[in-house]
Amino acid sequence: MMLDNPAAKYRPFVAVDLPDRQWPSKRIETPPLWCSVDLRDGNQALIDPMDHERKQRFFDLLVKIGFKEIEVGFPSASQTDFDFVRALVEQDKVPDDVSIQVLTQARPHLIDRTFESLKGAKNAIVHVYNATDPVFRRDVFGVSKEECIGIAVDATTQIRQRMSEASETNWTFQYSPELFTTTEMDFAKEVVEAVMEAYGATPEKPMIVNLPATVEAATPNNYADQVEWFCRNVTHRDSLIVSVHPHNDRGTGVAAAELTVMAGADRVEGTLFGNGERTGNVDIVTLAMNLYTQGVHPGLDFSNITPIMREVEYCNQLPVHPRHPYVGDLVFTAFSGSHQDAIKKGMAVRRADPEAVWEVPYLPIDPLDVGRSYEAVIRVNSQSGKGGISYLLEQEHGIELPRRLSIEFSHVVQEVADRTAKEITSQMIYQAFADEYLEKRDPMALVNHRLSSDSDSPRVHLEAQVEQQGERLTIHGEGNGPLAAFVRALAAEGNDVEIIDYHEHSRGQGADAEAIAYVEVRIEGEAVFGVGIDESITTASMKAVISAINRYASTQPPAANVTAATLEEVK
Ligand SMILES: CC(=O)SCCNC(=O)CCNC(=O)[C@H](O)C(C)(C)COP(=O)(O)OP(=O)(O)OC[C@H]1O[C@@H](n2cnc3c(N)ncnc32)[C@H](O)[C@@H]1OP(=O)(O)O
Ligand SMILES: CC(C)C(=O)C(=O)O
Repeated sequence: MMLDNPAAKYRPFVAVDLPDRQWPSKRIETPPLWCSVDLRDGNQALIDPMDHERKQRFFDLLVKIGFKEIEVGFPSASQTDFDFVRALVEQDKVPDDVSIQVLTQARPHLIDRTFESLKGAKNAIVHVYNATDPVFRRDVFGVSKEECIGIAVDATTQIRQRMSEASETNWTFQYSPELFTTTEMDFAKEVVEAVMEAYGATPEKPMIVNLPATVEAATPNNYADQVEWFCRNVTHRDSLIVSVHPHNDRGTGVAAAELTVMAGADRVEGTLFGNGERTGNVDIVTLAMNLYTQGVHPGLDFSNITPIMREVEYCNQLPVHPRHPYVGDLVFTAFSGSHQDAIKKGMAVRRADPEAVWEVPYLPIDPLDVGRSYEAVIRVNSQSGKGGISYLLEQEHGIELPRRLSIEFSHVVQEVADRTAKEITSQMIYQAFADEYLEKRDPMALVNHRLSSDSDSPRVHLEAQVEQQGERLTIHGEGNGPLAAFVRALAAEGNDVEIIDYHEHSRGQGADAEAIAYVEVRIEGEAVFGVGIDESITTASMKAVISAINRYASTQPPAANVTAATLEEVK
């Protein structure tokens, strides 16, 4: 049967009734306990699960980042996982302040095998789960509520017994009512309380209750309501470490984790960059860095994030998206003009006060804090404007364009960007700049010049040699300064140039220092820019004037060069 509305086969999520919810006005002021489940939930979702070498590398990485609880596998499920846990224990690979966590179903032979894998461990968390959701009770397990509680309680009793038989290990017990968020809240509470009793949880010997959004089924405020409801209603809350385990089916795993921590969760299970079943587990990198941007250090070290990303990509054999928050190859890059303009201005303000609160527009975090540089912050394509182009010329080539010149030059770059429909690298921008302003030698080029002055006069005399249309000329002029004298000398040869604006700065330092001069001149009523670069500021300013003359000439019809033949053609 075809439904008129195919969406009618779904039904809305049934929210928990919590009109006096407190979590919306809470703030996260301390980081939660973090537990990485990369080597278990992440691993079970990979096309090719990690082999021993990849698991070991991932484990070492997690330790280095600062995780104190690491779910290392499902040792009763596969020999690889079993052997990995044994190697960690036997080869003493686990630091004393780190607990390894292992998952098992609530089945006696799997629990026994799990304990076998942990023999001799220093600190271990045994994590058992069974599904409590009504659809799973009905369709997957075929059990009543009582039988469902029975599975959890029997497993807990067995685990408690095994723990008491291996007192060399510092044990922690963890229980997950799988699919907590789609379980009736009263029933979830009932199961957890039965498990707490079977384990004998007390404030001195608390257990972890992990409340998973196994499949994310509703907006994250619902999950937060459920966690707050649970924390407020469960008996002996003080005997529990409440943990959440968000998945990302609706794309709101990060929000769910944050809201549930506001709602009272003490601990978060997730993975680096969010690998995991279906759309993934919650991404701990994003969570940690979100906290960081609020001024709360997450207690995990992501200060050099790119090698972490590369290592995780190697271990998971999955790429991290270039737009992944805080880490993707493109997240610190702006292509669009207005963003670039604001970043450029914000960076200039910051340079003047590097200790100030971070407020650079469009950059929620300082790239340096995660080991990235400012280099890729601005990249240029057809969406870019003058701000980005000037930023690259300034940062990478030491050229600080005056505002009006930067407007003019942006049209040159825009033309290249539109024509190629590709990114324009800073090298290409520099080349376009050099072609346009520095390398035109026709019709005029400066060969050399000499300045002199009379001791009793502020005026300078200039003698210069220039090449004009292939002919070498010696020109003379006098003025208040070298540039004025040069303009006079040019005028004497029929090149009328009026200086409208002038800027100069140096680039580089010491023996390599150079001067850059920018002029805006008027030639035959038209305003034209020119740029000159030289070791001497005087020579740079003359070259800038010649650059303007040559640029002006290049825009004129070649009237002077019309040959008799072409005139004949025109006739
Ligand atoms: C939400 C999560 O991510 S939970 C973790 C899921 N991870 C994994 O499953 C990865 C590792 N798992 C495995 O390798 C295997 O499932 C094993 C080795 C654990 C078990 O393998 P098998 O015994 O062949 O069982 P199978 O994989 O078919 O699992 C289904 C059986 O487990 C039972 N089962 C599933 N979960 C549980 C549980 N938490 N507690 C008790 N029984 C359970 C089911 O009722 C079913 O039993 P049935 O065959 O009698 O109907
Ligand atoms: C075992 C549990 C915690 C789990 O992975 C889930 O529910 O997603």
